[in-house]
Amino acid sequence: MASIGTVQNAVDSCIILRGRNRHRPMIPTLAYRPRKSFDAGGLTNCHTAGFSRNLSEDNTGRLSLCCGSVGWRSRIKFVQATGKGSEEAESGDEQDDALQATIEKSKKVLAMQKDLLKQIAERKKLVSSIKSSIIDPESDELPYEERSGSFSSIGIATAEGDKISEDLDNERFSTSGIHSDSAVHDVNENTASASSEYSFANMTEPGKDLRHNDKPQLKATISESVQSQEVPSVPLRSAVTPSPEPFSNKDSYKWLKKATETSTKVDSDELKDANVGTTILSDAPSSLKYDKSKDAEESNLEDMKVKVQDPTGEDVKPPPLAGPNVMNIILVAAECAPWSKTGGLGDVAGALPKALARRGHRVMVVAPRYGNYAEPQYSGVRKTYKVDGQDMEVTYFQTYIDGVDFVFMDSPVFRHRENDIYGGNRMDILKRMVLFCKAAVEVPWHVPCGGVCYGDGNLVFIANDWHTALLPVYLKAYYRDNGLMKYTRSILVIHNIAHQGRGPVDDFSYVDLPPHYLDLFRLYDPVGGEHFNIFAAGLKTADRVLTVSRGYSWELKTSEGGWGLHGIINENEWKFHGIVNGIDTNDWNPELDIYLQSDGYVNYSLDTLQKGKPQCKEALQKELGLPVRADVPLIGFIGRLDHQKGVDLIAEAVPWMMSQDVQLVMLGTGRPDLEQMLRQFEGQYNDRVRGWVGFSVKTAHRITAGVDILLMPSRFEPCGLNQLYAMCYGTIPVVHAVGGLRDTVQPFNPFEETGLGWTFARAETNELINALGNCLLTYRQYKKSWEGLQRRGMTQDLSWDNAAQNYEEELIAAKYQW
Ligand SMILES: Nc1ncnc2c1ncn2[C@@H]1O[C@H](COP(=O)(O)OP(=O)(O)O[C@H]2O[C@H](CO)[C@@H](O)[C@H](O)[C@H]2O)[C@@H](O)[C@H]1O
Repeated sequence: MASIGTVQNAVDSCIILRGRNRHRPMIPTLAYRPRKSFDAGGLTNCHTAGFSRNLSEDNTGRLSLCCGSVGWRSRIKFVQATGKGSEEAESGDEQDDALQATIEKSKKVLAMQKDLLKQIAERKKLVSSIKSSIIDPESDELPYEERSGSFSSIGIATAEGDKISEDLDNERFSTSGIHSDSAVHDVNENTASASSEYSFANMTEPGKDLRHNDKPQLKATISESVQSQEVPSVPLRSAVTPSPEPFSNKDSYKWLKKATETSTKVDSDELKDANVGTTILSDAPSSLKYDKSKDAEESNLEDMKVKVQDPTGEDVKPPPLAGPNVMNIILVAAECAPWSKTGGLGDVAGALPKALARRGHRVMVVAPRYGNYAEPQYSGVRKTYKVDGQDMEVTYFQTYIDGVDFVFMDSPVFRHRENDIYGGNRMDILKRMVLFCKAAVEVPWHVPCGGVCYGDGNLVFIANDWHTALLPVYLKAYYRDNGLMKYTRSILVIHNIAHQGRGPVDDFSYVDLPPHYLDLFRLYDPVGGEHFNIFAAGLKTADRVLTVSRGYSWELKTSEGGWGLHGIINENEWKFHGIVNGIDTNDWNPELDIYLQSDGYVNYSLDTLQKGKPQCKEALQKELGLPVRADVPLIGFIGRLDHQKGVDLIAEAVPWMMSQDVQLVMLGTGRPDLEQMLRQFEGQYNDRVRGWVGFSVKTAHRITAGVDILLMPSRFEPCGLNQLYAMCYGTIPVVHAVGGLRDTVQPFNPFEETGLGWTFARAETNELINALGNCLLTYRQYKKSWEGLQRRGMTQDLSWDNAAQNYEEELIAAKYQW
């Protein structure tokens, strides 16, 4: 549908003009003006986020994403080409009308397109279920679902798969569809000089596989880009064939290849002639052949065939959900599940990137390599960085899973730290993080993923917590201040402000920065006095700052919640927002949970909740050696044993709990005194309490499934993931209404039968007891209400997909911010 790209540009341009006529005198000013000034002028809602939101409410979600889609250069060009400042402002109203009509028209087209995508999604589900129902059990082929994953993974795989097949066919890569159109447009419009360097056709000869890519050529491309500082707008992985070589782990590559092959057929056939069902099935392996004698199914297919007809009558390839705003994203974190995890940060680093990739972005995660991980393979890249005057070598390992490039940085300072990620003395940790951040900021230049480095085109880093807060600072000091990586942006996410990377001011000498950077780090507060604060420097330097819930974003601005950084956060409020975390709905899903497939545990869904969950409860009681009783309320706690999590409040409530005929299981590690306390409770109330001191992902999953109630009396909780996991498993949370807990657990209202759990206003033992008392009463006496709570919890959409869309808005805002 070649017209979409054009219409989209018109829409975009039109929106810009309208925005300008109403709010700003000149577009170039819009593009270059710092975000802060907009906000100070009260115009935040008119631009970036404002446009997006307004349009979204207008049922033009896709349109809203397109608003910022055309590079700022083309915006400027548009203005230059279509009018000269004030003249155009005079005829603005007339143009408004004409352009408004164009918007309306394009909205319709986009709505049709959206509808089409929905139909295709339904179609894929149907085909998938038919195939799985007729799969040959003898075949060693993977089941269809296993190969293609969820619909979203089909989407991702398909984009890659198309290119694999094209490459194998020795055909010249030709972009098609909306995404490609806009990508090409971006190249032409925005990167005239760089376009030849970044278009696939020029990077490889026709038919030449990128896995044999000529390294000098690539190097030249990169260095030219550094010199020219042009923005290559085409996301490279989406424009090139991924090389299988990084996947020398045969299984994952085999899986990916199977997925891409299968889904390639699905997608291309669907979109070529809408003759979906027949084509897919005739191309499918014989084990997947559809039995045409099944009349009902056939008529279904016929139905669907009609439905997926392209409303515009043109060939359409679904665009990425991100539209033309597809970016190169590198999330950098000190931990990443499942390889390394001490808490929620690991979960986020493992899951958010996949959701961003599902939206069509090219996404990489960079994390230290603490152990000998199975999947990532040595990339052959070695680099040396100076830390505290010493040369330190790093090498990189990588793998590609679920659309994401996972890059692990290996160095003796990280090795064998998997059980002690943040261990060692202050200087050890500081040096590790200096090395990590210095090297991570250069990963897009040095580590080819799928054969091609990310480079700095449309690049944004997402740093997380103080451990990687040096990254935005290095990006600025080493590169942007020197005219390099000018268009690269950084976002810093606050998962927990309590840890800031504090030290004496002298620590500045270790971070290897120009002297004038000291002011960014220097902080005075009544508790720490004058000190060196890494989080402070990151917050000031990052282009955007996010935190993991709205409630916490509010708390961070207060002296109680900001832990000394509230002043800086308030000063930077214009670039600061809260986005509630999602959860990985593959890992944390009672229907799929791999830890519920043995030892008496079972997978269950909403439909089988009343049978499956009691079975898991029984299995948990057996596994822990507690009396097996279906009627006794089983209460759980999972988390770090520290002041934040309010474990001491539970401890104070234990005597009362023991008078209530309940069972209690607590899993955690942390402060030795609290670990000791867990052991002590188990000894004291051996028939009712289990205190599991240790870190066990399997046990965490089983507790989440087996208990009836989950306690989270956290003193502060930026988001909290356990309450989200609990709700997905039909487990009712009892939480202190703070931060993300308040955002995500609406209190139960017995009169209206609404809400998701019990909350209490102050982190005090009597409040916890009161809330838990009401919860127990409902559990025992109001079964219907209890089931309602479970049902509402389980039917929420807590996936990362919503959050990823919000992240995307921030990435785009950062991209256009100076
Ligand atoms: N002993 C143990 N064994 C096995 N698994 C264990 C465990 N102890 C904890 N976990 C797991 O670690 C994760 C903890 O997640 P949280 O969001 O509660 O924690 P955390 O405070 O670390 O994270 C910070 O970052 C996250 C992510 O942004 C925010 O949600 C949160 O509020 C903020 O404090 C969960 O997956 C939990 O199951």
